Amino acid sequence: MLKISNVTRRFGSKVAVDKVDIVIPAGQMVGIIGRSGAGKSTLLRMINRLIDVSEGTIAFDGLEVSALSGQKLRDWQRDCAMIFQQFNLVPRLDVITNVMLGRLNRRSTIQSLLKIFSQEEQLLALKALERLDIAQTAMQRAGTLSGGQQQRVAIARALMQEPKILLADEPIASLDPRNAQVVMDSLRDINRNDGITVITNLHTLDTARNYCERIIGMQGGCVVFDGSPDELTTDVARRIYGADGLEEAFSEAMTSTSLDPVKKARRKRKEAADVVAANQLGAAGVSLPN
Ligand SMILES: Nc1ncnc2c1ncn2[C@@H]1O[C@H](COP(=O)(O)OP(=O)(O)OP(=O)(O)O)[C@@H](O)[C@H]1O
Repeated sequence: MLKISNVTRRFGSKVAVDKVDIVIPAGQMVGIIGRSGAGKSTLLRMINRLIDVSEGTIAFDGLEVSALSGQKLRDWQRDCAMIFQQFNLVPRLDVITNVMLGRLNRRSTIQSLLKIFSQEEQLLALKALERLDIAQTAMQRAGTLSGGQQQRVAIARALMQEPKILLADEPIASLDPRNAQVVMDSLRDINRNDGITVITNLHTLDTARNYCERIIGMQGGCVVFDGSPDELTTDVARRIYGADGLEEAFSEAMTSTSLDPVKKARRKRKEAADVVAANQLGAAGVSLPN
């Protein structure tokens, strides 16, 4: 069980997340929705400790993760895998090596630096790729794959961590509708078949409705809705997105490339932060050049 208690995050005078209280039981598939800037990414980043909380606590099965440091923090980041909008693979490395990088948190620094993987790890990586139906790409350079395939590789890499919880920060925002569906199907399959808790930020409402048993709506850093897809009426959607945001909320065609210039600028800053975050997480302190 993940327990987020009275959590606030400030950036200077800006309150990005404001006194959030949520309990997520093991095995739930949760969608977090809201307009750009609502605080969704900040919340996910605090859960896996890419950033610290300003106030409040986050606990997982009784362990206060918001207070961890050193090896215990790295252990938590292994148990709490994260995937990003921009996939964050190492493009010049082949797919199977990218997937095996998901084991870095379980290895010594020397093994990691030399990228020496056991036969067992190679088999595990192949199994993960098979499961995501992309085993045929194992020897290709990751940078040559389509966006949808790259996101599936990123999910396979997350599975190599054998996580207890999987966070996904707008995993389909850069994908076309067909690939978006394949990626969301994969997340649902992992949730249902492996019992892994999945918490995903989503831009569009219908995707959240179709895939998530519980939807959390954020607005201005606060949770303004927490309920089932059935309870998410148009009135509630208006509260989350504002009257002028409803079209964006319902548009499945909306991707980061169709956002207005201000949102695009924010997105760019976020993508840069994602790359840093992925190195921080995946490599457990071992930075991998692209
Ligand atoms: N590193 C940072 N420094 C300063 N302000 C930040 C930082 N990260 C986020 N913010 C601000 O905090 C607020 C919440 O941002 P956040 O990225 O969590 O929103 P979001 O709901 O994930 O938006 P999006 O859908 O665009 O990703 C925004 O006003 C954002 O500009």
